[in-house]
Amino acid sequence: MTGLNDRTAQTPCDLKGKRIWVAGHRGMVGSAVVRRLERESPGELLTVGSKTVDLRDQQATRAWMADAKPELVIIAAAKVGGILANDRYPADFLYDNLMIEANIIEAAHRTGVEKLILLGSSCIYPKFAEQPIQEAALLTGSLEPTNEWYALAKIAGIKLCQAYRRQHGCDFISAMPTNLYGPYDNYDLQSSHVIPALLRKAHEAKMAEADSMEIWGSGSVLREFLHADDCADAIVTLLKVYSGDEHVNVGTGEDIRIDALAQLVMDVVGFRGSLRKDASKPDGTPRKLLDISRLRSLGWAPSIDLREGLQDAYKWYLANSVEGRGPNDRVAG
Ligand SMILES: NC(=O)C1=CN([C@@H]2O[C@H](COP(=O)(O)OP(=O)(O)OC[C@H]3O[C@@H](n4cnc5c(N)ncnc54)[C@H](OP(=O)(O)O)[C@@H]3O)[C@@H](O)[C@H]2O)C=CC1
Ligand SMILES: C[C@H]1O[C@H](OP(=O)(O)OP(=O)(O)OC[C@H]2O[C@@H](n3cnc4c(=O)[nH]c(N)nc43)[C@H](O)[C@@H]2O)[C@@H](O)[C@@H](O)C1=O
Repeated sequence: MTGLNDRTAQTPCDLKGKRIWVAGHRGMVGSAVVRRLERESPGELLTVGSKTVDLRDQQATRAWMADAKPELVIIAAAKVGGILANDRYPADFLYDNLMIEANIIEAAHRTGVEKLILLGSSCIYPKFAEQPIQEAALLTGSLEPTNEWYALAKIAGIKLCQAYRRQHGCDFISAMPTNLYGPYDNYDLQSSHVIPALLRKAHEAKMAEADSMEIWGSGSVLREFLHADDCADAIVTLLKVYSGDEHVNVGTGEDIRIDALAQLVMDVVGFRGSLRKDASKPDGTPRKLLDISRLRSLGWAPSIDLREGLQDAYKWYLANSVEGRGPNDRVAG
């Protein structure tokens, strides 16, 4: 059993033959984890849609887990959105995420789940954390106001995993991914993150032979981006080799200015226009580059570079968008 203070404890966990539940399997990260797990020849990959089990419903979640009896759980189910959605729907981002994680973690304890991994997010670190951000920076400063609601829910989830490890000896761990992108991302322009938004806007500007496309904010803030397939690989690595009470950062260790990202997206899409900036939209935190040395010490490294990843995401968008509208447009809130 890993001690509470053993922060880099490594307890090997063999995924072969196991009953593994990917909560949120239809989402960008969940679908990437399903694709990655298929290489591990699990016993059974368990999935259930939100229309069948609303994970905010404690009884429905408990009943499903008691019946399904997963041995391993990846929590990739959450209320997720970009900076504007987080700012506009604080109650949804705080309540939904608190309920989903609390219901799954408690039910996992009740049903004797062997190992569980929760996903935090780099945006839950303090707004002005020292860069690159180390895991120990969590809770050392004030949060970014645009997503403090989501951040508080995610911090509570990480603390829940630590509490169940401390009180019940549960092997529940947490990963802290940076900004992610890839297939099955959300392309709704009001609720999405920056990469799907820019891919869609550049594509639509190209189709319309427009002179320019718009980005939000100043474009001078920096963000780190990891492809969902790399994130899924890191999640599987942590499930296999890590059993510590502290979360582990998951990123690339490199970041880019948003205006430079926009130029890269325009190049990938083949849109030759100029950039307009909507200064009325929020920039959010100035920078949130993760220190991934702990994850690297566990033998993991990112493999998909940003240009290659953007080409992959754009290819998926083209194959899945209808009449120029983004696929799986989700109305926020
Ligand atoms: N996207 C990013 O940049 C980052 C994401 N993360 C984390 O990764 C995880 C997955 O994010 P991502 O894949 O981008 O999100 P998506 O929105 O793509 O997927 C979220 C999934 O959660 C499911 N879900 C949401 N609410 C409920 C509910 N009430 N009951 C059951 N299922 C529900 C959705 O189901 P349905 O499809 O039926 O709606 C969907 O499958 C989250 O924990 C997020 O915090 C961390 C860092 C960055
Ligand atoms: C992923 C993580 O981090 C999220 O925060 P964020 O990184 O600030 O999210 P974002 O991707 O929406 O914006 C990144 C930057 O990009 C700029 N920006 C330009 N033009 C568009 C644009 O068209 N859309 C969006 N969304 N942003 C744009 C935007 O103004 C901002 O400066 C949390 O909400 C939370 O979801 C979380 O978990």
